[in-house]
Amino acid sequence: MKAYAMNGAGNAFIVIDAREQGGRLALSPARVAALHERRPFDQIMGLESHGVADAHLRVWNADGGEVGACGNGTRAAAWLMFQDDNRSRLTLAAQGGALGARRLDTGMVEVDLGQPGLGWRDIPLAREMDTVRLDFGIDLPGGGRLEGPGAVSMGNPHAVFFVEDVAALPLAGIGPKIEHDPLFPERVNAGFAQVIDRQTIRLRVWERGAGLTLACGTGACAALVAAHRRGLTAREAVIIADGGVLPVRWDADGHVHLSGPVEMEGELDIEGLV
Ligand SMILES: N[C@@H](CCC[C@H](N)C(=O)O)C(=O)O
Repeated sequence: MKAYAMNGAGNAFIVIDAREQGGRLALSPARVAALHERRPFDQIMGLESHGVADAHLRVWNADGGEVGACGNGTRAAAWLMFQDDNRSRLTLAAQGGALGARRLDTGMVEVDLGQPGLGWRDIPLAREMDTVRLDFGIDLPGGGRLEGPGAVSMGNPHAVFFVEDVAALPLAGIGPKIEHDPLFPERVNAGFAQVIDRQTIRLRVWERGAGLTLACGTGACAALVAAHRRGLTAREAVIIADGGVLPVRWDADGHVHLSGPVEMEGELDIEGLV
């Protein structure tokens, strides 16, 4: 079994390629913690070989929880698969369904993350609410309040607040409170989006199970979808994260496409840990 340290716009991953072993990876929270001690990461991406797709894709957060989706990790895993495959398209089976990946001429990989879930049960929320603008807010430590985030499921739950100045927010203070609010029974990824113009969003995300990360792919998609639903942006924009720039497109057929940089940092020795 091979493992690699990779990142997608600074979003840090261990990608475990277990395709040759067959079967399913058994990663208990204790094993995830041991891997994190060996090499810190935001998510582990597991590539397995079973079923009909080119690979089966699984995602674990740094806190050990297995979750439904990871946009940047999907790009990183697909990038790895493209290294020994001449094709320009692959299909990955993830918890939420099949995801298409396409190798671009620029060397980047674009993934099709499917259609966003926009109903309150899709997020999920604890009670019925308009997901364009949730009836929910959070007090800021120094005074003031953030209110009315948009909610989007990209195979995982996101609440996106639109703010004036994303750099000024105390995310380590408010992120965990939003993540664990009872309105979100499966917890939530909290995004803070500053719309620069109709094609540009500056975004920071407090990720469920990983905390503040340098970039979040599904968060970038959720921010674009939430912004477009409010008439703030076009259907296509670049999302500027702390670790890099992520182009996102919400096509007329409802599918959301994410691309951006991927970096291979090197192979990892995980002997005895998995
Ligand atoms: N880094 C991610 C999202 C990873 C999962 C998320 N923290 C969750 O719990 O849903 C991305 O690039 O999408």
